[in-house]
Amino acid sequence: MARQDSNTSSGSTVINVPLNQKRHGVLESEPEIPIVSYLGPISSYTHQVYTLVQFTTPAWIISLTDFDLAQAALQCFDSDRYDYKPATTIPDVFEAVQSGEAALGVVPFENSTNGAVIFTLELLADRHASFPDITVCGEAYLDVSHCLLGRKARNSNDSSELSGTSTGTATPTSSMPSPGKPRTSPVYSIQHIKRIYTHPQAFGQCENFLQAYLKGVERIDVSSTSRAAEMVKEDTSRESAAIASSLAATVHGLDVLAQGIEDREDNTTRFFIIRKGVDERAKDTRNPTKSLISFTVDHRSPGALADVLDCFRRAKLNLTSINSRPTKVVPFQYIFFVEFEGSRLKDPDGRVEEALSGLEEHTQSWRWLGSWDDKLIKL
Ligand SMILES: O=C(O)C(=O)C[C@]1(C(=O)O)C=C[C@@H](O)C=C1
Repeated sequence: MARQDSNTSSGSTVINVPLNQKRHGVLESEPEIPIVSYLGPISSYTHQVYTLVQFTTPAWIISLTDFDLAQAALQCFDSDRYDYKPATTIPDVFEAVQSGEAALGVVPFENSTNGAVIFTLELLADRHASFPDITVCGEAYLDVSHCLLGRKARNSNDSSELSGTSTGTATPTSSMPSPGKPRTSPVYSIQHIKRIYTHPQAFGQCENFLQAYLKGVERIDVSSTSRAAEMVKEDTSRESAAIASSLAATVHGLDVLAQGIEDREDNTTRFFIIRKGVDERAKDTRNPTKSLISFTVDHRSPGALADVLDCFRRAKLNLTSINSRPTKVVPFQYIFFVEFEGSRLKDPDGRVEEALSGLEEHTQSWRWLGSWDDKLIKL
């Protein structure tokens, strides 16, 4: 018999959004402002999600490839409705929400080019029950266009300085026999760049450019793209570069050495909005919905995973993503994540409940991680 984690029983636990942040120097009677925690510092992609979304816009499909729009993102900061607080890491966002310090958190979940954000999956796996009350209550899709930010080489003014730079053709190697073609070339010479900082997800989204123009250059993982820009700003040697947004270039006063360096033009990151407990208002939604569960199965039992998936097939619920992370209890055994169309909070024909009740029989343990409005525009 499966064990269902405490916060998920019947899905009806309601914990009100904590409103624990007072406006500066105001009277006790004035309304308190909820905090939104995001992966900072300012100008990370996560920051750009909430500045444009503001948790009120109906269509959370937004594009920040346009420089002016990115600029506008900072200005449309709805400081009357929310206080925004940058966190250093994705675990810090989860901790802020679980502790009640923040009412909402914004975390990256997956990227269309580079796949799942394992840092977020690790936290959703919640092996030590550190985040028992966290649920996903929303999603947002953001077009992500990366730049190479740094300082121009001394005496470098324009692309005429590019002589001697690589031609943009990556050399085939045994590990990469047919390297992809970069979509863009540098605007300025980048021969002086000796190290590149960024978030590991961003490295994975720019492989073709890096292979073609910065092969063999040291890569240093940092907690966010905006932190990378901050570090490059602090380095006076001019030898460091960051992969980050054009907004980060403006915020940190860096040169855009190359832009649009992502492998695919349709590079998109999906973010989750997380909260503590359940948002009662989700029961009134009229929109298409999605839900996420995690579970473990008996790995010695043939077909155990297929049996779980069959619960969704029988209930005629379409699956939208499947991920896994190691259990870290027994090597090569996994915690699975299944995302499907439908809401546990608004389930008029009982299909979600039907599928979830099947989990009792076919899993060792499972947890409902939330239901929210589906924001993907289906083509
Ligand atoms: O580093 C940032 O700016 C983030 O917001 C994180 C993050 C991610 O983890 O996916 C978000 C969007 C991009 O895909 C690259 C990095």
